[in-house]
Amino acid sequence: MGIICVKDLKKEFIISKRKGFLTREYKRIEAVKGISFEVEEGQMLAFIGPNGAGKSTTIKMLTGILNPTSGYSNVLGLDPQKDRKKLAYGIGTVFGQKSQLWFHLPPKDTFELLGNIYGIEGLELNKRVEYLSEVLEIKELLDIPVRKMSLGQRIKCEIAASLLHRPKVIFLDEPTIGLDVVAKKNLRSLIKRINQEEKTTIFLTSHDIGDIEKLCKRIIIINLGTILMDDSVKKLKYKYDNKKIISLRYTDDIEFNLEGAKVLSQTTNAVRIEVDTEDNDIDETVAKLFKIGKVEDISISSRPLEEIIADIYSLRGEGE
Ligand SMILES: Nc1ncnc2c1ncn2[C@@H]1O[C@H](COP(=O)(O)OP(=O)(O)OP(=O)(O)O)[C@@H](O)[C@H]1O
Repeated sequence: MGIICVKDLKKEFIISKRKGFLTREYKRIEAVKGISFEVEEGQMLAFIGPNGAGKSTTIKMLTGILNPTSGYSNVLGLDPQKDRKKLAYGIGTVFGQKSQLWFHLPPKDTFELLGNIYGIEGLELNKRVEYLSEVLEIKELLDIPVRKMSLGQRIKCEIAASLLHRPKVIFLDEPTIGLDVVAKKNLRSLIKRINQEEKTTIFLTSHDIGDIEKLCKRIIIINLGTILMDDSVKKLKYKYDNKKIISLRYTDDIEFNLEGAKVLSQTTNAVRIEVDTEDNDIDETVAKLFKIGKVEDISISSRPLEEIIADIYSLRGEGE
């Protein structure tokens, strides 16, 4: 059995709205419609979907914050609702937009406080803080009040706080939101290092495709409370990336006309086309392109993962 196990998990919300003076109208929202999946220990999983897909609701059920309407879930061999307190010792959470650090205190003080809560004290706590501050590069931040930190610095301290008690699973919700390109890159490699060194299972939600591409081998895509896809990132690209973009520059002006090619942009001697490789053999297409004129430069690229995922989102919960 996996470290996280979910079967037919469902969550409905009933919301009530005042309709008339004395009457109310009730509406049922099926936020999560019976999803199933398993996560193995040490895996880095991207759990993604558009706004309102059901990601937070799922995470809240897995961390024991919300009770499911029906279905089964098990994290670290525990029932998240019945064993919520016990589970807190085995998991960590980082919500990019929320803070678990005391705003006016330096992280060192929060770490001490959390150490007390988790029963890690003295030498053991010092050792742990030392290791995490080395890995997360926050040594020089330990004595600075959180309110004086940049977002990137704060997030690194948040991650350190969530890892203090050596959790087996960490839920990262939008960890790189609002960070600049360099801070994002840096944070991703730190997360990777933690996963490799401590075998921490990483359950990541992010709207940033870079997070997914750089960190995760597996991806679960959810929309309208239903899992649209659960596959490896590699397979996802292979299965859905049947369109190639070819850019060509010819030495002389050309008369461009090629069956099966969708022209994206064109000048007198250059053209950018999209070719569906399901209907057109890529080698044959390239051979035909070389017959049109003398080629000075050619590049063939795949569609970005971002576009592939947007296409899958547009399946709108109708299944694969
Ligand atoms: N407490 C609640 N009461 C009523 N409806 C809710 C509640 N929480 C979530 N929902 C609804 O459930 C659906 C799923 O919401 P959820 O927050 O899980 O989405 P999400 O995938 O996390 O979205 P986002 O990317 O915007 O955070 C939405 O339609 C949302 O409006």
